[in-house]
Amino acid sequence: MIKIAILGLGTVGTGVVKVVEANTVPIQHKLGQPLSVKTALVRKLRADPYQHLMTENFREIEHDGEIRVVVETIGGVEAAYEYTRRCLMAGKHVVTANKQLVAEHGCELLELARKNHVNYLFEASVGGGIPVLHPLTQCMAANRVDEIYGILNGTTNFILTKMVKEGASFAEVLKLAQEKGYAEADPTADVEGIDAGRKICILADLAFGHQVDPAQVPMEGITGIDLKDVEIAGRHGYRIKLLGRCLRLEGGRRTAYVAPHLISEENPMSDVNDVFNAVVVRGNATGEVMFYGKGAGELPTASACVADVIECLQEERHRPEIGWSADTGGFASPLTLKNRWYFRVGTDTLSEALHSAKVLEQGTETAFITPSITGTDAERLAAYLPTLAKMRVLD
Ligand SMILES: NC(=O)C1=CN([C@@H]2O[C@H](COP(=O)(O)OP(=O)(O)OC[C@H]3O[C@@H](n4cnc5c(N)ncnc54)[C@H](OP(=O)(O)O)[C@@H]3O)[C@@H](O)[C@H]2O)C=CC1
Ligand SMILES: N[C@@H](CC=O)C(=O)O
Repeated sequence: MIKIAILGLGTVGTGVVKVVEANTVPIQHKLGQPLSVKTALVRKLRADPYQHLMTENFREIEHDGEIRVVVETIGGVEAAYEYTRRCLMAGKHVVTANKQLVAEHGCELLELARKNHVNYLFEASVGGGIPVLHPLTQCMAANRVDEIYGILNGTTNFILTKMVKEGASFAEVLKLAQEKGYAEADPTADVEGIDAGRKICILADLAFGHQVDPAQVPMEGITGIDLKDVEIAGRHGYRIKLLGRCLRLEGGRRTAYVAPHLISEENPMSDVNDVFNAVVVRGNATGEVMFYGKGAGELPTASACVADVIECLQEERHRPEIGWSADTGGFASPLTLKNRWYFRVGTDTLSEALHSAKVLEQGTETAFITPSITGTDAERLAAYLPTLAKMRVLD
């Protein structure tokens, strides 16, 4: 019998216990022996179906020689960071869904894992139940990855879908997302694009081999989206989605950002709805490869955690393809990127200078799409016009 422990018995932690219990047979088949959760660290003991697993004492797990893998599902940095370090130093593999910790300290924790001959794996930290980090680092290992973009936050995609398709209010759908266990403990991270930002950092770290610090990355969420723009976009064959995007630039530089985009209805990304996420990885040999599935929720996320547990136990070795340099140099502003831009401005006429723009609708306000221009030029234009809305078009 192989024993594991869980740190933090909330949505994902509980999901891990459920997946281990429900899938005993296939898991045993893969490991050659049964797997069970021995202990779960909680802040305070409580009445719960899994009360028999609970402890308030981290040292019980740290010093338990029987526990070979620890699943960290506390979230945030402080306690999660300290406990992860201590587990790795105690020679235990650590698996996590905690994108904040991986985005901010992943490089250092991977190095600590390497020194202690154990693994630090975090498939669940990006895209919930979608396998994307393993395919990126293993199945696409023969490529130079040039770009990754995707819908990386289940909560905001769920909110946008319900608001647009069912006319529901923002507050009401956010509450529903929280009840379903999709949202972060502080949902500001979801709605302001910070959670998607942490995920695009992890993808960029792995794809480009350099630390992309979340503090470097401009992040814009969904709170500034006006339903008027959703309607205009819809009438002209576009949908509005929150995307995270990172690109390899010339001269070894890289960039990343999170922002709402207009996406053509012909692009399958435009049809990714509810809690689903989709990630496109563009490799120089594969071209675009798309990964799709549930980006949040108890069981999908737990599935990715348990798969990492199985991998740690099967391999019992460090995975050298997962890691990146701590050097954050070479990050360029995404304002250098060229895109078409959607604008809605509070005027009924456009100056001659904008003759090449494609006017979508014109009344007391004008909605138009520019030719491909840099983000800097889009900002200049926005300052010059009475701008009510502006966002990139995904080309
Ligand atoms: N929910 C989802 O769909 C997904 C979540 N994730 C990530 O997984 C992680 C966990 O998320 P989720 O399960 O939703 O969050 P929850 O808030 O549901 O669970 C976190 C749990 O950790 C407990 N906890 C907090 N601090 C400590 C501590 N010091 N010691 C012991 N337990 C502690 C909390 O207890 P208390 O209630 O007492 O605060 C809570 O039960 C986060 O990093 C999140 O970003 C990743 C992918 C999807
Ligand atoms: N809050 C996150 C949870 C999964 O990462 C989301 O909604 O995507």
